[in-house]
Amino acid sequence: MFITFEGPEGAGKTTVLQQVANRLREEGIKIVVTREPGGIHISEQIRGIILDQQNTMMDARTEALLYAAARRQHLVEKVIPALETGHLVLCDRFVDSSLAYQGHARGLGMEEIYQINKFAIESCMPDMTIYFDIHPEVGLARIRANENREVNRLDLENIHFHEKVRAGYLKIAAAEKERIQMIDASQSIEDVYQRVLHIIEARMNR
Ligand SMILES: Nc1ncnc2c1ncn2[C@@H]1O[C@H](COP(=O)(O)OP(=O)(O)OP(=O)(O)O)[C@@H](O)[C@H]1O
Ligand SMILES: Cc1cn([C@H]2C[C@H](O)[C@@H](COP(=O)(O)O)O2)c(=O)[nH]c1=O
Repeated sequence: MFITFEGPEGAGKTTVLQQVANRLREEGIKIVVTREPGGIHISEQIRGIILDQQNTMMDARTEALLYAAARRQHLVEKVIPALETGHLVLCDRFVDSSLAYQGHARGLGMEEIYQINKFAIESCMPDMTIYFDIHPEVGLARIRANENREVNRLDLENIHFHEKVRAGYLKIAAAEKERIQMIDASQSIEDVYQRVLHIIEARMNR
């Protein structure tokens, strides 16, 4: 199974993904944990370019294409081989991030972004997506409070951009109720973790 974790900045995806992975590993499940953009050498290099704070001149379409290129390489080099060898793949962000950030918040159009990503992913969509819903000001405050987190180029966008990101996610979640499970990410880490674990275990036992 291919499960993706999505949401605005500071929603808690990375923290909870690690906790869930540790727990499922203890149960003997073969797991690959990965992230976008990144997860493998080429895509981590592309990540460096996209998120470099100094790249202030980056065009929105260039940004969208770089995310799609990183996604393609990560998919063929890591995600698909892991799925073919029976692993559960837990991925921090995937194509919904491009729809919400580049499609909706940057204003490039969700359908347009879906079309370039269709070329990148062919038909490989997640079996399930956990969407961590959070007000952007809460998520951004969490990030600011975390001294260990490197601030990237997207973090520096203004609050209106991040509000549009959330609005984009809510549109996708409303349109894809079967695939996307929405959770209230403003709860405590423990409550969010328990909820996500329950959703994933229920899906695996289906
Ligand atoms: N439910 C929560 N309540 C309070 N703090 C939280 C919660 N979840 C995560 N945090 C804290 O918020 C910060 C961001 O969490 P995390 O890196 O998991 O978010 P993220 O969704 O992966 O963010 P990003 O996509 O911006 O990297 C961390 O310092 C983490 O400890
Ligand atoms: C995959 C993807 C990501 N983004 C944005 C979202 C974040 O601002 C960064 C990634 O940083 P994180 O700490 O790993 O969350 O990139 C995007 O705009 N479009 C995408 O497709």
